[in-house]
Amino acid sequence: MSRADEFRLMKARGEKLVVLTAYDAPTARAEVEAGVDIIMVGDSVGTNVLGYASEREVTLADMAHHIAAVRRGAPGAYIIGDLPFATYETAGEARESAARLAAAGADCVKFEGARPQIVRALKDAGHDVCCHIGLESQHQAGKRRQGQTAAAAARLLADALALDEAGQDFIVLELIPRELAARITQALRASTIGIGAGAQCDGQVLVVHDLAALGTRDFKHNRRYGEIGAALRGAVAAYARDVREGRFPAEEHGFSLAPDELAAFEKGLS
Ligand SMILES: Nc1nc(=O)c2c([nH]1)NC[C@@H]1CN(c3ccc(C(=O)N[C@@H](CCC(=O)O)C(=O)O)cc3)CN21
Ligand SMILES: CC(C)C(=O)C(=O)O
Ligand SMILES: [Mg+2]
Repeated sequence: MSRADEFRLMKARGEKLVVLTAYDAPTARAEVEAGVDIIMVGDSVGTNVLGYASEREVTLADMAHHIAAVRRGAPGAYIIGDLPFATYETAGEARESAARLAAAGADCVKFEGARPQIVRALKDAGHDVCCHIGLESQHQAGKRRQGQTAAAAARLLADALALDEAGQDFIVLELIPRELAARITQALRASTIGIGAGAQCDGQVLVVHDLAALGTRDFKHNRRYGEIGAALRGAVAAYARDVREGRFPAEEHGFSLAPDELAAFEKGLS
């Protein structure tokens, strides 16, 4: 049974999929140790780690670099990697881009938008595929709620069904009404992974910087489970104080020259 089959079985049993982003080896290791089912290396690495103004600046090289780091930190994890903006414009380009992410260590590739023909091309090339509809950061400048009218909701349901028909393994539902996400989850063979899409999805995903409060802002869809940003600032401030006041380093952080070597050394200098 493939890993994707195992996750499909979890959907059938009603077992939730716990998905979380990671961009580096130690974070990936901690997530595996804490029992995360799937690690997502999102193009959100751009705004959350690399200091870019937008997800659109993220390159395939960036993604490969961070996927490889996560793979080194979590050798056995199931990793979903984002295809960056404008790297899946044609079936051929999508296959080439996916091959790069798979070579870096991704088990599954994700892309944004209702493009069933891209799903087919990637499935034919042997990739597990995760789609992503609703709020698409790569394609929508304004970050706002999606599927808020009956017509928009019907459109997103139709998109999800077409992607399912094409063979997707997972689909991220971002910032859509809970009733629509529930309906899509019921209708699909693929597992739905929600973010700001209610509790009825097959799984949930968050950005690790958000749940640990290491980022710069709060989101309505997030819950803060830790205060890592505050802890980091506190630790750095204490270090700075200790260095300035001569309290760090202490004896135990260094070592001495042996007495005879010290004597010879000082004699040699005189
Ligand atoms: N740190 C981080 N967290 C994320 O959840 C995330 C990223 N980055 N980058 C990629 C996408 C973009 N996402 C976003 C970005 C902005 C909002 C946002 O502005 N939300 C509003 C509420 C919008 C509404 O309800 O209409 C908010 O106030 O939180 C939501 C999801 C989710 N993803
Ligand atoms: C928010 C998730 C789904 C994502 O696409 C990312 O982290 O880039
Ligand atoms: Mg993304």
